[in-house]
Amino acid sequence: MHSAVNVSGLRKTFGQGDSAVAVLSDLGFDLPAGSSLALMGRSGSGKSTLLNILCGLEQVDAGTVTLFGECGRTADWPRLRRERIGVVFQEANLMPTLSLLDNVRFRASLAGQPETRCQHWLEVLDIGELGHRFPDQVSGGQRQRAALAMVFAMAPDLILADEPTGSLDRNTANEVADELFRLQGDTGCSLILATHDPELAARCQQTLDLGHRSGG
Ligand SMILES: Nc1ncnc2c1ncn2[C@@H]1O[C@H](COP(=O)(O)OP(=O)(O)OP(=O)(O)O)[C@@H](O)[C@H]1O
Repeated sequence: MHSAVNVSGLRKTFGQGDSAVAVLSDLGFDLPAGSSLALMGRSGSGKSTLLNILCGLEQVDAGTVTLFGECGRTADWPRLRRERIGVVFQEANLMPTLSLLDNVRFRASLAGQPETRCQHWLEVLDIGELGHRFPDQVSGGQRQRAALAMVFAMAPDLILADEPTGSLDRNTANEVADELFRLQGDTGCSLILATHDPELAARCQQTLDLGHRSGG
């Protein structure tokens, strides 16, 4: 099976001299296309930093990052972020001035995907009747479902999720996680998920504990 993500010898330090913080050192892993990886580790171990590197928002000091066979040094990161990499954060990153349906349409159109399927994604995520509402008119769980609808409407090859259920109560978090893993399986995209929650991590096929690594 080919790789969605391959990372080798990755090193990342913030700051210089006495104030330098070595966050990631000699990090390597391979994520086969269609599979899932949980990033774990204590606060400050570099989970968000690694996700930022994997969507081209942070430079590395050494090592290689390869996404879908494209070398990170020469990759067209804006195009990858627009069309192939979907990102989900702890708080749903919806535009407050657009309805839920228009948020999904906007994300789909950026990725060149048909807007006609957007209502379908809201329905799949069980918020089909809320498309006309604005983000501040729905619950946190419903906003996070809308964030998932946005990501799946772009038909991504890779989803990067940073504590995607971290702001939700346990029941709602479980429901949103169920949707995320169900749709990831159905669509065959790859998933890298940063979490402090061992139950959520256990649902991924691989786990990488950054907190148990030297330099991490
Ligand atoms: N732009 C930056 N400049 C300097 N230091 C940074 C920067 N971004 C992150 N750091 C530091 O790098 C380390 C890793 O941060 P990161 O946010 O990746 O951790 P994390 O594992 O995601 O933490 P959490 O679980 O709390 O979200 C921390 O010590 C943080 O203070």
